[in-house]
Amino acid sequence: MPTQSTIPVVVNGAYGKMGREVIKAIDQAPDITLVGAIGRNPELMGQDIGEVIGYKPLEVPVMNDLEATLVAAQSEGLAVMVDLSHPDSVYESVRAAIAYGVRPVVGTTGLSNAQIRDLAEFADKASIGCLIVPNFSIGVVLMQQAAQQAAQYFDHVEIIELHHNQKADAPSGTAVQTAQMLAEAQKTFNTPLVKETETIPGARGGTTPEGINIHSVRLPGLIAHQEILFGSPGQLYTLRHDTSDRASFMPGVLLCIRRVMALKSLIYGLDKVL
Ligand SMILES: NC(=O)C1=CN([C@@H]2O[C@H](COP(=O)(O)OP(=O)(O)OC[C@H]3O[C@@H](n4cnc5c(N)ncnc54)[C@H](OP(=O)(O)O)[C@@H]3O)[C@@H](O)[C@H]2O)C=CC1
Ligand SMILES: O=C(O)C1=N[C@H](C(=O)O)C[C@H](O)C1
Repeated sequence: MPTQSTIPVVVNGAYGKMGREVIKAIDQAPDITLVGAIGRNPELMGQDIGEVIGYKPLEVPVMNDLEATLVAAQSEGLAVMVDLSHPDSVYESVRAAIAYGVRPVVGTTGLSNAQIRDLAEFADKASIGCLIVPNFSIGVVLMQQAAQQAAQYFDHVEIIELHHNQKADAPSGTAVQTAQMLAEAQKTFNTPLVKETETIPGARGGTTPEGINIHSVRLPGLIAHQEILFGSPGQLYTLRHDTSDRASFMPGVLLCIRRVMALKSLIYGLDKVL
């Protein structure tokens, strides 16, 4: 049982690659207590999540009933749901959390802009804090800030994101967010010099509404990587971030759990709560 002074947290996607790291990080945080772990595998239901992830007994069973778990979490005090699940389910899970008064910290990517707008409206009406964070690592925030500075001086930019080949969505949430941040420069990027023909469709990547090309690479051996390439006559300026271990995301996840407690609306991006 958590004490009054700790933040009760439910993890949705508990034994995924990210979920399992978050559970260990929560266990090591003195002010945060794991109270619920959601997964879908029927064979794991009722088993101790700590043992399922090969860590140590945590006396929190794996459940597949999100709503019942949210209700139980709220009975422990003002609670948080960390979502690290799947693009197909994240919108419904976050809506459910807000409806039950549980504050979502959403790491799952793949939400559309319309879905994010809808969740912002819903959180606002309910006066419930919600954080949507496409990337929890500080290095990515710094790279994006450097890119925003470069965007003032360069008119040509393309993004290459590279991930492991178990990733469900493309382009990555980080790449989408980076393009949105570049668009804040309010200029036209990548005006073509010639009429381009793609002999293989998609060869130039996907293009955002702001005209920024995003290229997605999926290979075993990768974790999460991004390059932002700025070009102008006679020079190339490249920003690159590499994730070599999911440990890089954990300080950001814990920070967001603490920050979301004080919010009454939806905020998008780690940079807004640092
Ligand atoms: N914001 C950030 O910094 C980061 C974000 N991510 C994002 O987090 C998400 C999870 O990534 P990762 O841990 O690598 O993925 P995994 O596939 O390893 O884990 C996802 C988990 O979610 C569960 N899940 C899958 N589909 C559904 C569904 N339809 N409904 C409910 N639960 C489901 C799975 O449970 P089961 O096994 O029971 O099916 C699985 O355990 C992705 O969207 C990824 O892009 C990843 C890294 C960093
Ligand atoms: O799926 C992943 O692994 C990651 N997903 C996030 C994204 O889509 O940007 C964050 C990070 O790149 C790892």
